[in-house]
Amino acid sequence: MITVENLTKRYGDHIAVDDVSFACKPGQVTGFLGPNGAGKSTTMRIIAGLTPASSGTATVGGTAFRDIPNPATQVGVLLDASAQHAGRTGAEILRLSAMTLGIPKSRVAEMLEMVSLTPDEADRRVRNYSLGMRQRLGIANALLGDPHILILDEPANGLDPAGIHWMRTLLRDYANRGGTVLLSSHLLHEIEIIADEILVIGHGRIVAEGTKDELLAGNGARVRSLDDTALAAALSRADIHARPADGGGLTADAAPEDVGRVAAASGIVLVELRPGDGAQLEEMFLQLTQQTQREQPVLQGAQP
Ligand SMILES: Nc1ncnc2c1ncn2[C@@H]1O[C@H](COP(=O)(O)OP(=O)(O)OP(=O)(O)O)[C@@H](O)[C@H]1O
Repeated sequence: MITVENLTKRYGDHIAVDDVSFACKPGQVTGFLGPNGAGKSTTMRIIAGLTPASSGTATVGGTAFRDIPNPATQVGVLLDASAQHAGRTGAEILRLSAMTLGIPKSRVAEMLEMVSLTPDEADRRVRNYSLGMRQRLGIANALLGDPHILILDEPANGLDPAGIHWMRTLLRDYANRGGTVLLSSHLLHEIEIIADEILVIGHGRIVAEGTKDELLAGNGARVRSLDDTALAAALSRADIHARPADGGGLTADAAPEDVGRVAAASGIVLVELRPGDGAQLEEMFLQLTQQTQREQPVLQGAQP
């Protein structure tokens, strides 16, 4: 469990994280979604004990990160995949981590296999890695101590669609075994593919949170019937705005249940009814964050 309560981080006059509270539960992948500069990395750095909070608390498994003995065996952290020593090979980096953690070296090969880095790739220097390979290595490093909590900042950055699918499977299995995952992204479709719970942050504040289904449910319905013209008219009489959807059918600004009721009352046969799709969630994400999506000056000289 990751618990964040009333967390605030100020850099001079600038508030990077503004009274943020949330909890990430075991068995769930929680996606932390927000535009650039929204405060995701700062929040994660505070959780991982790398940046002090101005006020509020963040605990991992009930304890502040800095107070966890041998934290890598409890919490796996990947904050910056590019920060790995460029002159070492992937395998060397993992062997060094294993030695530091007192973990058998056999675990290194297991982790390399888990993240699909071949022996040949593992023996290359990290400076020759693609960003996607660095992310895989970073995930292997985070998992090395067999932690039950994972904190990953933009882990899908640089992964191709097959890589994102691979990561989704890995994190899904991890969560299904009871693990807790917090991962960030500034791209909605990555979060949508991977996460069960979604936290949306903009200008340092949580602007929406809920399960993926809840956020979709609050976002209209996609409907197709045997007579969409009659359905659009019936919906309009019920004060529900509907418009033609890409690929046929209608997009209605109401919950699927309400759309279904109108159709039933009007005797219209539906052939498809479901929550609004990702394009609408994207609209919501843009709406929720547009007030906060503005250029913010970086304060020169400010230190964590
Ligand atoms: N050390 C620092 N000194 C001053 N300002 C900082 C510092 N670190 C972060 N900030 C500011 O805090 C705000 C939040 O930054 P943060 O890196 O947490 O955002 P983010 O959501 O992770 O963005 P991105 O998706 O671009 O990584 C930004 O305005 C950033 O400029």
